[in-house]
Amino acid sequence: MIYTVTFNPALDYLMRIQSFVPGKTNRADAEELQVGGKGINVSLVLRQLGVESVALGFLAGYTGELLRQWVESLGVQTGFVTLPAGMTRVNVKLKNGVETEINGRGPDIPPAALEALFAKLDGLTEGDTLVLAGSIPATLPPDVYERALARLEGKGVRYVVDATGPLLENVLPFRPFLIKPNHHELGELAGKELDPGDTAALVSAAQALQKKGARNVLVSLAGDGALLVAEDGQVLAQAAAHGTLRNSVGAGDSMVAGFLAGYARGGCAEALRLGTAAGGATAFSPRLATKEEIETVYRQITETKG
Ligand SMILES: Nc1ncnc2c1ncn2[C@@H]1O[C@H](COP(=O)(O)OP(=O)(O)O)[C@@H](O)[C@H]1O
Ligand SMILES: O=P(O)(O)OC[C@H]1O[C@](O)(COP(=O)(O)O)[C@@H](O)[C@@H]1O
Repeated sequence: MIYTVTFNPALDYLMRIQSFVPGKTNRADAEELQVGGKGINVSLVLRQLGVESVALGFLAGYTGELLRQWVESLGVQTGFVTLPAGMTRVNVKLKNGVETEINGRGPDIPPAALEALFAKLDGLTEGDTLVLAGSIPATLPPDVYERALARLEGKGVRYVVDATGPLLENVLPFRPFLIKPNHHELGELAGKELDPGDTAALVSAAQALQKKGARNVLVSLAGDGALLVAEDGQVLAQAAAHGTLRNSVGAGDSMVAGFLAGYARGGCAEALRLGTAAGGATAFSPRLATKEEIETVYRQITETKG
């Protein structure tokens, strides 16, 4: 079974506005509330791809309850820990030609709630996959990802980590099966800006993360596609799918879901192809991609490859 953990879930509030002027009263042309949070998005896209998972993490208040019901209504099993106070955050995604995100801080997580989540993770067994994705609320200890993985050491659980900065770097010694930095995040870890067109520099930065323990490093490059530096040393490049960008929120999470589903059915090359199709399909859709949207983009990629 795949378990996704979102330490700081969110509802995403998308506002489309033609011209945005800071310091003035602005009026949106359209708005929409969507389910969000990185691990939750992975679970939702896995579901579209016919792969079961359980979404775990923390929820609080009315927004948390709405999120739980929404995720379950979309067919994903959940095992969230309910917090005693506060509310699940609402992240604002502003679209006025460019995409601006304001992600909330998230509720306080008391030690007992963290222990309750860890107790759920203790139930994972050999062959299970654990996906840790997204930021952590400010009240959690910064080593919470490492603590989660340390508890599972020796159990034969596969780890996937989609996070940034030290949160990601510090889990590398646990030999995660997959990490998916985008080129900005990879550059942050490499200590220099990386150009999405500079394949040699991207590969060498990804290999440096492998030396620190990562097994497969999937570098996402938004409209420039993706690079996979695989566990066996292969380097695979994949051009992005062609389409009109409508909303790239969740493209990275969709790619992680596509990678996992693709890997199970055909190893690295298939993982990269289905990951790219799922990421692209979400970028071309106003919300997370559906099964049909992913299949359409997947066929386009396969045909291009001949
Ligand atoms: N504008 C786009 N056109 C085509 N594919 C895209 C586009 N944006 C994202 N994707 C696909 O989704 C994947 C993940 O997107 P990216 O923006 O790199 O991730 P993140 O959301 O984590 O920053 C990309 O590697 C690509 O395959
Ligand atoms: O946990 P973080 O890093 O604040 O990110 C949360 C945000 O990431 C998302 O999961 C989207 O992530 P990606 O665009 O990277 O796939 C949103 O749904 C959510 O608002």
